Amino acid sequence: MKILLLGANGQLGRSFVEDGGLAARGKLAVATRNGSLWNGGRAEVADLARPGLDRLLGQLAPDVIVNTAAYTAVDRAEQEEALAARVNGEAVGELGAWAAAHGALVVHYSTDYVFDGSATAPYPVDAPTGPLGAYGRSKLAGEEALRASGADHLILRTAWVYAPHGHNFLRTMLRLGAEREELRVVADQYGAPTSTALIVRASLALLDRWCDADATERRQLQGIHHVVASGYTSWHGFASAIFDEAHARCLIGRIPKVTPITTAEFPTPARRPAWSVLDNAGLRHHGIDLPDWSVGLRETMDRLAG
Ligand SMILES: NC(=O)C1=CN([C@@H]2O[C@H](COP(=O)(O)OP(=O)(O)OC[C@H]3O[C@@H](n4cnc5c(N)ncnc54)[C@H](OP(=O)(O)O)[C@@H]3O)[C@@H](O)[C@H]2O)C=CC1
Ligand SMILES: Cc1cn([C@H]2C[C@H](O)[C@@H](COP(=O)(O)OP(=O)(O)O[C@H]3O[C@@H](C)C(=O)[C@@H](O)[C@H]3O)O2)c(=O)[nH]c1=O
Repeated sequence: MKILLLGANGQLGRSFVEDGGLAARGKLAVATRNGSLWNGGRAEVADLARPGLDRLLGQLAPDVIVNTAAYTAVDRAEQEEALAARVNGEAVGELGAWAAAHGALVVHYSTDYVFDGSATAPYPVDAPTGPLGAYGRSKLAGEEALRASGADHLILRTAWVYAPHGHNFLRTMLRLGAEREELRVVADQYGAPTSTALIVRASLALLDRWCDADATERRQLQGIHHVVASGYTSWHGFASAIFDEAHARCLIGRIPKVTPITTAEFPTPARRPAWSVLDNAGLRHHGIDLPDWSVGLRETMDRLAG
């Protein structure tokens, strides 16, 4: 099996490379926007903002495309919606078109921000979408383009993603906590912080199910899955837990004051959903049980401490 991983320098892409599970399952090619890897290694060049993806796909002829590349700057997307739409929407349609023509599977990631956040119970996979901002609209366009392409696909919606590396809320909190006595963090947006380690494990398990499945089973697997940790908290709850866990491992000398505030007290260019909790129960039917969000946080803190 030939596998192409797109976006290998991102949080999730890097976790896939470090995990080694894709390379263990086939001949792995990794691609980044500029052809270099965070560790100094070389990669294929795949810039999703530009045309020409077909040429690379034709050269590599992957059986599986794992697309972790995305425009993820939620606030900046409000000013750069065309670019976000190109990378997260149109380019995903192009991947799908190539995959449909060549019998390849596309494993693609999407987000809780496709929902408007007005629900009060976890969103099932078929709940009506209604993105509040440009990033969410662009990710929804990617989901729709991939589904319309006719390619075999797994769309894995996740949320509040963090890792020991990369750009994420956990690392932002640790940086700001070292600089300030007090942090003010919104306590009225709820979601499930999800580690890249969890997403990698669940993705590989789904890929294994796909490879072992017959045509009927593949029809049941195909579509949208919610790959998020179980349980939920607010950004304030997540920040408080980050500092507690970091302090318990002596990663920080003191715990800053973490003051709960409302969304209105922390104005941002993009509106974010108040309720971002995704129902992940469907994955249990495929033998995949996702642990509470606090488990992933402790694992990640252990890695940072190690
Ligand atoms: N981060 C989160 O909280 C969440 C993420 N998701 C989704 O999960 C997936 C993985 O996200 P995550 O790893 O966190 O994202 P990151 O922002 O960490 O990584 C995204 C990667 O995509 C690359 N990229 C951006 N633009 C292009 C482009 N034009 N061509 C090629 N590559 C590009 C970036 O490249 P470069 O390194 O050069 O900038 C970066 O390496 C995405 O689909 C995202 O939408 C879903 C829910 C939550
Ligand atoms: C830095 C900071 C943020 N916040 C708030 C702002 C916002 O409501 C919330 C999270 O802020 P961030 O900008 O870090 O996170 P954000 O970029 O909104 O994170 C999102 O990224 C995209 C890619 C996704 O797909 C989503 O699932 C989600 O993870 O925390 C505070 O309240 N205080 C602070 O000091």
